[in-house]
Amino acid sequence: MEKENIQPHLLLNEDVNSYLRDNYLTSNMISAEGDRGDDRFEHLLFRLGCPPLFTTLRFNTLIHDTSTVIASLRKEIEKNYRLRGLDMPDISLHPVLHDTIVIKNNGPVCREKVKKEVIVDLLCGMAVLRGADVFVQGILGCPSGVRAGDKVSVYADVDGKCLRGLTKTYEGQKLFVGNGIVQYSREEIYCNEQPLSGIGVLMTEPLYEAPSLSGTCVDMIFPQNLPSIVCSHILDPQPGETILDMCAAPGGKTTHLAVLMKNKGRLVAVDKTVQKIEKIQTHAKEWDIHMIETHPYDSTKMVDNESDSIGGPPFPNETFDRVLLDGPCSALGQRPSKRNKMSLNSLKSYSTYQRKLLKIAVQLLKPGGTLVYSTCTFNQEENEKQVVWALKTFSELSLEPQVPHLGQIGQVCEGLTDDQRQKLQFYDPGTISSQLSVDNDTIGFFIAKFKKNE
Ligand SMILES: C[S@@+](CC[C@H](N)C(=O)[O-])C[C@H]1O[C@@H](n2cnc3c(N)ncnc32)[C@H](O)[C@@H]1O
Repeated sequence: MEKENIQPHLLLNEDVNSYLRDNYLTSNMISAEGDRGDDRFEHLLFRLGCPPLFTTLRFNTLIHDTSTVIASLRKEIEKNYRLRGLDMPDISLHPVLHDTIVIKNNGPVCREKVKKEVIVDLLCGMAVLRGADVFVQGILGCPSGVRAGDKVSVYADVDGKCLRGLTKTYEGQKLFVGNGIVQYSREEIYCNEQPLSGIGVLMTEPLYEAPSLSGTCVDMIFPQNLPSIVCSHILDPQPGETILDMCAAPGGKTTHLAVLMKNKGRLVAVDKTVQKIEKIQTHAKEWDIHMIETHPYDSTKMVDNESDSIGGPPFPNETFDRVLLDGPCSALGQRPSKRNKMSLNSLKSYSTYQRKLLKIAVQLLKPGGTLVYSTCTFNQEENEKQVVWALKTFSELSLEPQVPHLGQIGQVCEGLTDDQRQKLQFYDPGTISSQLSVDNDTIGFFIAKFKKNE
């Protein structure tokens, strides 16, 4: 295989691959031979390696109306696409989500590679596939003699072995992500006394044409994957209620909850560290949201019946009307994703941790309250199997139907009835559809909505 032309499939450790493959075939009720199960799993890995063909942006409905947002966005995207010589994409309001703008992307576009190559780290390469330009700090390898204005082919370093400053052709596995124009000479990139910042390669011929929105209209829009937007709507927080977001950073869902609450009520956002909390605060400030009460705290230790419900954590039982648990997960649904080095032990460790958090969530919920549990993975241990466990462990919980329900129903799982599966929402990154749409070409995501019966 030509190294620079490797397929976009997600690469996993071998034992993780076979573990997930077996689970995926079981939950899709397909056998490796009869129903071409291996092809289905390969297709899933292929889709995970490619970016979704739609960009979704949530906007601040408290301050801006749809037409103003679309007009401002169109102007910015026009400017950006003209600079890069690309044709304007379709920009529209999502037909169901009144706070979501959809941009139709284009790709993969056939590009002729050039001789001069720039190597970027994998994270940067994945961002380029979703529309970003290359920031100068992300440049690892760059041939000698490169000057500002040169056209280069950009590759993501899949092996993670490229050293910063490499001049030779990189011999490790690399993935082509498009062509662009270098903004600085090699000397300026590596030898400047003051480290440079800003765009290092303007992606004029990206493999996937998508808007580069970093720093654009930050007071108005927030780029967010569609299932994450749906997730906050499912919690359906009401103005005046007391809401807990247990694992809130960087705060994409928290700010959405605040908007849905019309900035009225009590919204408590918790995450582990001060640095993480600062990210929520920055985003809230950009959107002029003042109601979010942030706390750096370990949510697994958040119940204490001796404390009062007015101050910060810990809180007594039955403090909150609604709780969102969008906690740590294996994140295997993220797209695009090219290399995941997670070990099998670490993959298996998530469900125990999630159960600890689920237990706290149930305790903190008032009778009659609503709990939404979500993950961005397709791993059943963290999804449907957690629902089966929760229903068995907490007799006071029952599943609630979800509105809107734009994804698929829950996967087949021992212990779940068909009726219960209908109430779950699963965004399957391996979906096979004759027509990819903004609702099915998404990251992998799972949502369960519970009610705590009185
Ligand atoms: C999937 S991310 C949350 C994303 C967030 N809900 C959003 O929409 O922007 C999971 C978060 O859980 C946090 N986390 C993990 N363990 C935690 C704990 N014990 N207490 C509080 N937060 C925790 C992580 O720091 C991470 O920020």
